[in-house]
Amino acid sequence: MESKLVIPTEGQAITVDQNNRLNVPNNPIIPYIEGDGIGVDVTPPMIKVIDAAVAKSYGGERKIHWMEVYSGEKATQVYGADTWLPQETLTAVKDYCVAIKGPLTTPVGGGIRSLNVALRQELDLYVCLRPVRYYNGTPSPLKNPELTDMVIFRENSEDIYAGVEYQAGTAEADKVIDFLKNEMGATKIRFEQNCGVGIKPVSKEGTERLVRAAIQYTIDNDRDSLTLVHKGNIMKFTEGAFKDWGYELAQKEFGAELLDGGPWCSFKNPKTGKEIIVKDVIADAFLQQILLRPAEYDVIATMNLNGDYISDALAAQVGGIGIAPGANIGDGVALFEATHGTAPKYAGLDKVNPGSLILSAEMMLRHLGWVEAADLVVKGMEGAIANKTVTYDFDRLMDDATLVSCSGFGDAIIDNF
Ligand SMILES: NC(=O)C1=CN([C@@H]2O[C@H](COP(=O)(O)OP(=O)(O)OC[C@H]3O[C@@H](n4cnc5c(N)ncnc54)[C@H](OP(=O)(O)O)[C@@H]3O)[C@@H](O)[C@H]2O)C=CC1
Ligand SMILES: O=C(O)CCC(=O)C(=O)O
Ligand SMILES: [Mg+2]
Repeated sequence: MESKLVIPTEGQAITVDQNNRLNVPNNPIIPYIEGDGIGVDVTPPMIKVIDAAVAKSYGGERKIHWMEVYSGEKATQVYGADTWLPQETLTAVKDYCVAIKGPLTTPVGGGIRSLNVALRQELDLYVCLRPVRYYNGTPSPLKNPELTDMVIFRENSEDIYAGVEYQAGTAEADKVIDFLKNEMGATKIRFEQNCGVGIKPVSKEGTERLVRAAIQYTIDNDRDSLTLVHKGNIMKFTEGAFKDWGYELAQKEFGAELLDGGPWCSFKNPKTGKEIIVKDVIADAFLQQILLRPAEYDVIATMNLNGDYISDALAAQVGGIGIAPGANIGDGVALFEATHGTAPKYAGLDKVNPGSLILSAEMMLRHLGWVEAADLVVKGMEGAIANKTVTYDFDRLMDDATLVSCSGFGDAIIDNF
């Protein structure tokens, strides 16, 4: 198939060395997917804010060369019906090592459950990293929202997201149920005649690479604790195993020692000497404790579905998914993305909060090592919120705010650099 990509002539590709360390030129080419629904609203202000932050920080010495790549509805327009995720998009993200995307709708039919999940799985982006912090002045349902300061490491490649699922009433579902009953001795499947079945693979290798990345982050960023969040009391061999493998890895690879006979353990941060606690909590208890005692949690490692629920819940505590950033990270490849979806009712209205994608791009700048530009984006965001110049989602919860559009909020961030 003929390529639909226009490669910027003045830019250069980011590369990685054999240890997956980035080599970032001053003029990197960064592929971006605009996204469906409100993607058309949030992506242009993201690019404008990031370009302005880079220009102001480096005075023309550094510049991002953006390259549009396609997925979702726009891909079907560019490549033809039914092409939701072209191979050259996957290849570009892999080849250029760092990319960013807007939200994508799950296509109806077409055999793909979720384009977002497909991108993560095809590129083996096994860490979904979602930091959650409070910006002063943001409306929140909590009395002390500033106590919520957590970083979620969500396993991004397995769990029920593997898509091994059979529809009720089909020959496949009946066959799996037959197998479970007759060969595996399962006796507790109720109403087996019309019963869908899903499989939840959770592996030692998948758990270890996620927990390893989370502990390394805890060390590198001088954080206090790592909490494994799971429902292992019920799903003993999947979520329970995640917890056990996580603790084992902390001991085996980071020298953690049991506290009071375990299972909690701790080790000294090799960079700062500070003690890092490794602990666990059952997911339902965690969801009430993040409201009641958020200060007790810091870096979180959890499985795919728990991580999805937890990231929206925590985002709500500090202002909502309108400003909740994220990144999908693998070995040598990173795809930054907003936490929210396509919010179709707001598409094209220049209304929603672009903060989530802008802060995802801020994470991207930090990933490139362009910390001065990243710091400027944070400063601009803090200033815009402190001045109460906000989009509808904050405006409806604030007194005396100045309501601005999606693009207007991007401009307000730049005004506050
Ligand atoms: N990573 C991705 O690309 C994701 C894609 N999706 C997909 O998006 C589609 C819609 O999903 P849905 O469940 O409605 O979730 P959405 O996140 O799209 O929207 C839910 C609600 O969240 C609020 N919201 C979302 N984005 C913003 C924003 N930028 N600024 C302010 N408020 C915002 C709005 O709340 P209010 O109505 O109160 O104003 C909106 O109605 C589905 O196809 C889903 O699969 C979903 C999640 C992630
Ligand atoms: O792909 C989807 O539709 C959902 C993804 C999602 O909810 C998330 O990434 O948090
Ligand atoms: Mg989600």
